[in-house]
Amino acid sequence: MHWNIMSKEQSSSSVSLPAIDSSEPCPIEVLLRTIPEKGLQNNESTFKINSVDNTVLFRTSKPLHNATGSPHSTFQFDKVFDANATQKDVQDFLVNPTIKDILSGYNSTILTYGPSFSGKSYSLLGSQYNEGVLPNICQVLFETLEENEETKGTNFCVSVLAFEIYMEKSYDLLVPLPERKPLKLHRSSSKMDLEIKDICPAHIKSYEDLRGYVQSVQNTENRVGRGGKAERSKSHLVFQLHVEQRNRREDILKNSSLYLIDLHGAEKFEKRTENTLSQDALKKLNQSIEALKNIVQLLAVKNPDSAYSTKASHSSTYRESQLTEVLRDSLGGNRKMKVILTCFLSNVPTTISTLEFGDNIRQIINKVMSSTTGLNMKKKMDLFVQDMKIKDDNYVSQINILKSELDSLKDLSNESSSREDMKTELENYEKENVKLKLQLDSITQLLSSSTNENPNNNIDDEVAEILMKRCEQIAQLELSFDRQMNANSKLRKEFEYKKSKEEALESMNVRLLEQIQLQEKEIQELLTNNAILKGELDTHTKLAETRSEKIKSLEDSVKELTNNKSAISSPRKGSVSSSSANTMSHIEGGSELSNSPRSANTSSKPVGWAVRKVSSSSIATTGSQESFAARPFKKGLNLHSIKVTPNTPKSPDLGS
Ligand SMILES: Nc1ncnc2c1ncn2[C@@H]1O[C@H](COP(=O)(O)OP(=O)(O)OP(=O)(O)O)[C@@H](O)[C@H]1O
Repeated sequence: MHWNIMSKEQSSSSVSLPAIDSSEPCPIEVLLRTIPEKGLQNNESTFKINSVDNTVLFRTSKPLHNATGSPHSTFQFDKVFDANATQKDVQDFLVNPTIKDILSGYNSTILTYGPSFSGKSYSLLGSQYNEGVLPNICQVLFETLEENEETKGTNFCVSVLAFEIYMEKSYDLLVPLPERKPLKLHRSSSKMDLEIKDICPAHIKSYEDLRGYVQSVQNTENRVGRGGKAERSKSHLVFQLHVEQRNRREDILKNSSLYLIDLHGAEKFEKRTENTLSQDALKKLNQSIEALKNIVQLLAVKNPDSAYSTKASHSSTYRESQLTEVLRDSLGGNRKMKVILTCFLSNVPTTISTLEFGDNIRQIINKVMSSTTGLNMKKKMDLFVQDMKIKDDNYVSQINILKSELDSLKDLSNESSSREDMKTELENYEKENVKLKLQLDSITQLLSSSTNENPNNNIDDEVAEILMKRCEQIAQLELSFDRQMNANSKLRKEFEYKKSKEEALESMNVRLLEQIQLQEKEIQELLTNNAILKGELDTHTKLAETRSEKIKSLEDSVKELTNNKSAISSPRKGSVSSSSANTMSHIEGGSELSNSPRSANTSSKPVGWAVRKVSSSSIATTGSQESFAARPFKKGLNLHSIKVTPNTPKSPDLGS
């Protein structure tokens, strides 16, 4: 299975909009957080944190020279938190703006950077009692999406994937540790989308689901590159949320994704501290942070446009490590990017290096674009059917799970029938036991009586032996009986529990089947509606065709009449063209008709109608002395009839 990191679904369900560059410049934002330290002394090299104007002042007797050689002592960031800052302070700065971006269809990234043990994971993932940015974002995002579904009718679809980059290999964190195999990362040159082969995205149905996945990435034991508490982490964690929002009322589809990336420590892995690792392993471990620093250095230019335009030329640098491949569109691409820098102020070299990285990355300006597109009718329908299919698949998989549970329960009940056999066997043993006990009692009585009768009488050795054996048998039988009884009661309990579970599962199965039937009905209704709509569309198309034919014939007759008109108007003044003379004589005839005895039969009608094709320019009434001047022709006018006014005197001209 392929998972397209950017927007796999976007391409299949959106209506492509005209290709206009609506991207906007968006500088990378940097937040600095310092870890609380006991007994931090002010000495000649001290950092002064100013949380009001968000600066860090580095005071030193010797001027500081950064990589470019210029003295640098004040660092400005978008937000600077001192060691007293709480998790909530950090979340207030990051969570809501990030959620707003996701809901508006922007892709975003939150990245941690700093030396080992400086609080990167604490800030992003949190600790047992102090929730970090990642779980907080997940919770607020889900709540907001659910609220928008209720109030605005925006349906949503969330999926999650999580992987770890360890020694230049990526591993899916959502599959069990023993089954994990390295993933293949691939970024096609034509598209910016990152494809990860064989990764397993989880489709989230509820916040509970999402919380389960968050907990699995918080669990350090679930990581290949994460050692014990005192050991520095050796892998980068990448958690991705993909959110699709569809609003059928507003015809809007938005696709956005959020990366939450927790890097391992930024300082170099060295043989001195990591003596169990080979040189090759150390090289691989250092590769990603070095590549990250290189690309940031290349893109960090003061000119806002040049970072983006030169991006293409840095392609090979992005390919230097899997981390920079993942971060390709976060560094100079279409992603809003926020960086959490963490440091210990007591460690001057690592703090300076972290501050310089923050200063560089803050100069990169990304070009971001919201992925909002429209939905047409067909796409809406497709999405609906797609939704239904997903639901259907879920139901089918649930049914399969239930079926397999049912099968295992059936097996168990078959097993229990063999236990029934054992039970009867036990009962037989019990009976035999009772018999033996009775025998024993009688023998003991016999013994005691014989002893009483003659104390000097020695018991026959054979009888004694038999008795001893019987006693042993009885003791063994009693022991095995007790054991079997215990096992039996345990099995009975287990059987009852399984039986009740089976009943619950069966009733759940029935409910699920009912739900599926309902969904199927809905799909059926939708399909019939669709067919009706199609039928209506065909009728309308036919009607339109007939109308256009009619228009064409009208236009033809209009053309004919225009020709007639030009034939009328071309003769010299006073003369009448043959067609107009015909017309007039015809009309005259009409008027005569109205005066004739036959017309007297119809004289109840005040007006006589002579039906014929004629243009308005050739209309003449018998009452007029002269023919009317030609009026301009109006397209679409119904001129199939001429009104003839009865009892009007004949025009002498027309008569001649
Ligand atoms: N601001 C803070 N307040 C209280 N404790 C903190 C703070 N930041 C970090 N810690 C604690 O410091 C320890 C190290 O922090 P954390 O594991 O987050 O470091 P890290 O930078 O992620 O290390 P690594 O690079 O090895 O992953 C943890 O026990 C954590 O709970």
